[in-house]
Amino acid sequence: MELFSNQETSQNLLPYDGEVLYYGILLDTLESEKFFTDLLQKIEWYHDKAIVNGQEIETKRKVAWYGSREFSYTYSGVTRIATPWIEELLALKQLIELYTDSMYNSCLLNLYHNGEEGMAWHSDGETDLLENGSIACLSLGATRKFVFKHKQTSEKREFDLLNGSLIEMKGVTQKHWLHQIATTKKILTPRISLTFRQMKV
Ligand SMILES: O=C(O)CCC(=O)C(=O)O
Ligand SMILES: [Fe+2]
Repeated sequence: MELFSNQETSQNLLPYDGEVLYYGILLDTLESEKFFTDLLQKIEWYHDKAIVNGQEIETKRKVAWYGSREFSYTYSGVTRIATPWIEELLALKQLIELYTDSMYNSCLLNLYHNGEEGMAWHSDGETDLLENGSIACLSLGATRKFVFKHKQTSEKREFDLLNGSLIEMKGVTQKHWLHQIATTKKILTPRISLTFRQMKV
């Protein structure tokens, strides 16, 4: 692991109305693989629920919710209570805090089994999150496309989320931009994302 702050080399990937900073690759292939395998085994994964055309469905993607306190997180009418940190998540949290120079008290993890599982357009403006706070997203496994779309202009920006890389969304990004993980039939291997968040306390 590279234990120094990389902030000078991060760049804003958005043209206006927010900041999405790309920090590059923090973990080498071996480290990423080790974390991927450990997290796959140790995390308490479950299928998320979503409302599609008025019907409640279970997403194929799995999620998990961890935190420093028993934060509750309500999504589509289902409330989850954060599970206490495990060693691997604490190690990654510490590393990411060094890079982004922000502190996180919770993490929503996503497990996409293959390219056919994605995440629809949304922004993470939940009322329980610190306003204009930071969300830091570490990627493990298959490369997936992260797409941003401006809510007024519909302008798009697209980035590859590489194995072991870190991206941060902050400032007014969630107010002005939607984001999605695009689906594709071309990717047959899994990806885990760790989205470290700042809940209001
Ligand atoms: O999987 C990702 O990289 C991002 C997922 C996301 O947007 C979210 O968890 O809110
Ligand atoms: Fe998101």
